Amino acid sequence: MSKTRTTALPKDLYQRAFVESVKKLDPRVMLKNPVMFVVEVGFFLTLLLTIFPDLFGGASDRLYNGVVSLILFVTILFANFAEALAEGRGKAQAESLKKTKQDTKARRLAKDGTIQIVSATELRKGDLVLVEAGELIPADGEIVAGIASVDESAITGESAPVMKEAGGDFSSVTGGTRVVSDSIRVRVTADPGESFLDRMISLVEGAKRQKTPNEMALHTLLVSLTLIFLIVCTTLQPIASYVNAALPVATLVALLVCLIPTTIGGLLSAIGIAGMDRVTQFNVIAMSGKAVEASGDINTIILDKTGTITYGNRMAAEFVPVGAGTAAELNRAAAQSSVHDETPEGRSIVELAKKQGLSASELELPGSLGVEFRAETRMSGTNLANGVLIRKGAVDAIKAYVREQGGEIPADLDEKTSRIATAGGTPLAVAEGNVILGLIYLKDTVKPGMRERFEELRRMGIRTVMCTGDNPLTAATIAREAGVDDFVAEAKPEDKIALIRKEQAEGKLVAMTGDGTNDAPALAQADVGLAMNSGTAAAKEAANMVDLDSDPTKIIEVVAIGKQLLMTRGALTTFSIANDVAKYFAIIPAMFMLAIPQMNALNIMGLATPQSAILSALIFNALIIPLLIPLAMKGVKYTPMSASRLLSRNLVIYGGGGILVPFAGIKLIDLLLVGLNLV
Ligand SMILES: Nc1ncnc2c1ncn2[C@@H]1O[C@H](COP(=O)(O)OP(=O)(O)OP(=O)(O)O)[C@@H](O)[C@H]1O
Ligand SMILES: [K+]
Ligand SMILES: [Mg+2]
Repeated sequence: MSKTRTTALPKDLYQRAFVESVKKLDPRVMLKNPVMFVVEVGFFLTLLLTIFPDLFGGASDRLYNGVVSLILFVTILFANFAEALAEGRGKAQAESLKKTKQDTKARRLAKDGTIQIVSATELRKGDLVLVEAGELIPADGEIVAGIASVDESAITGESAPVMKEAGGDFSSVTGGTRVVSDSIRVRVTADPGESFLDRMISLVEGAKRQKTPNEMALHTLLVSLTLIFLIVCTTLQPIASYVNAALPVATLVALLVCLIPTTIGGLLSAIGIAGMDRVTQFNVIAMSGKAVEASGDINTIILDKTGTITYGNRMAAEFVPVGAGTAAELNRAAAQSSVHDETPEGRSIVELAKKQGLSASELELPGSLGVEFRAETRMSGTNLANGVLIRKGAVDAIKAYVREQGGEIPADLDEKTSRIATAGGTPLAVAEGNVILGLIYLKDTVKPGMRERFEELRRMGIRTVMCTGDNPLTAATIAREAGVDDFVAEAKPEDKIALIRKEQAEGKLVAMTGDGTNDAPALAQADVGLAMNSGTAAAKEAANMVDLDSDPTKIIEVVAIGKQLLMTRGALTTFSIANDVAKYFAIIPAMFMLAIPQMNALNIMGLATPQSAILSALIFNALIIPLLIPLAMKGVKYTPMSASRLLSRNLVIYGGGGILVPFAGIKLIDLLLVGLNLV
């Protein structure tokens, strides 16, 4: 099975990016990037002066104008190329995803039970379809009946099939994936054009890309700087004529372009696109750049327990009678409470009871009614035809329920509950009427490597909180085993939201990972909501990121990429602005050398002639863009350390480098120009 995460051949990628960067020269496109737009205006101006050297009166040097014009043109192309290159990978990926979108036939179940063969594009939300082994699932949906192994490689790139089953947190299926064995009945949850695959395509294509808040702020700064330098350069002319220095228009344009932040202006959008792309390479689909950016500033991460920290296939391992309840009674009641329970927990309870010798006749309950499990009640059960109510659920929930019915709590319940919980298991109490018969021991396993991963988050300065519907003892055991900083037990969906709101009210940015429908509201409330691809459609809908590998600790990579994204922007902005120092020393003396010979004292770089100084600065200004493309695409290296240390380290590297590098670069270009007899 092939991975979809293919990328176009590098050569092809560069060719396409080149074509795109020429197309982007359209001034209407350039206008979106004011810094580079100013460069383009400068290019047209100097081009005009090359054709009509005396356009503004007084003959100017045609060749000089032409050379300045050419360098400006190349500068714009370099900036466009950076953006096109960053976009290229996503476009290639979108194309390969589109290939997996094929029109399939679906077997739709009509209300009267008949089966109609229809095209997948005719399916609408709410339709029921049958899918059997070997067939493609025609649309996104939720399994309402059956269990199947599904090959999701078309979406996730992972070739091992995954089990999907009705009920619980593993019930959602994605259109375009293939059923490998068994058959399922699926309720369609997305209309055509709104499927997960459609959303994924438009995301990697960048079709709906919008500027993120951080980009907007930076954008405003860059525009302000450009305006300031525009004013400075236009007022230079009258000052110059006052000291009798004739400033050629091309020189003023060159000065302006050197001073405005073209480096960061040319690379800004490439940095953002590349950041999104890096997240995608980790098999995480980010719904917006804003989400990736926010993850760089996360203070707290809230994780669901079951299915997130643990594998989530909670299986009944043991029945533990309490009070006057006998093993046989508990066995029967536990199974009867689960006959209608389609969750993996429910089915495993029936399995265990049968294994322990329960006869099949005890499970035939004509006229009985199922009470579905809900995260709010944390109970499920069966209403028997004879009026007896059987319930199972979280121990505190069942205790409250039994007390309400005037029942007694068996003396040994708490002690036996603790035994299961301290072992990390989930205890479910079983009640028939108002009598608690015993406990079901549900076993689950903490995923390997959790402790190391949470340790890494701690080094990043991020607090981890496990939030579970389970009881405090189980929660404490699992929390200790996994190594999270804190936990909240017996949490209902609204408690998860309340916890997130509380953290946010303290000014913290909160990430949440989860997989269940009960996690959906919290995933939506969090600044970064990372849903597991294995999770329910509701969870994936509410989240702003989906991990295709369903690995909750992937949030670490996402946080690192977010931090890298913010740091890369900051570093290149610092570098871009620090560059101006060297350019001042190159250009200002050159401009005034003829009129004010003393200015030559400022020519500390010993540049050959005024013209070579200006051209060297301008050439450096152009070349630095492609030289920094690899850094913009790969991102500044991130190692977990405190924010203030990171900041001062980056200031030294990129601020210091930004001042020193252009001195060397401009001098080198000047020597080259002289050596080649070009000036
Ligand atoms: N099928 C079920 N029938 C009855 N009770 C259940 C069932 N499944 C779970 N419970 C009980 O409800 C509690 C909450 O379950 P739920 O799956 O909603 O947890 P959660 O809030 O998603 O947290 P986590 O997934 O971290 O455990 C469980 O701890 C368990 O006690
Ligand atoms: K510049
Ligand atoms: Mg859950």
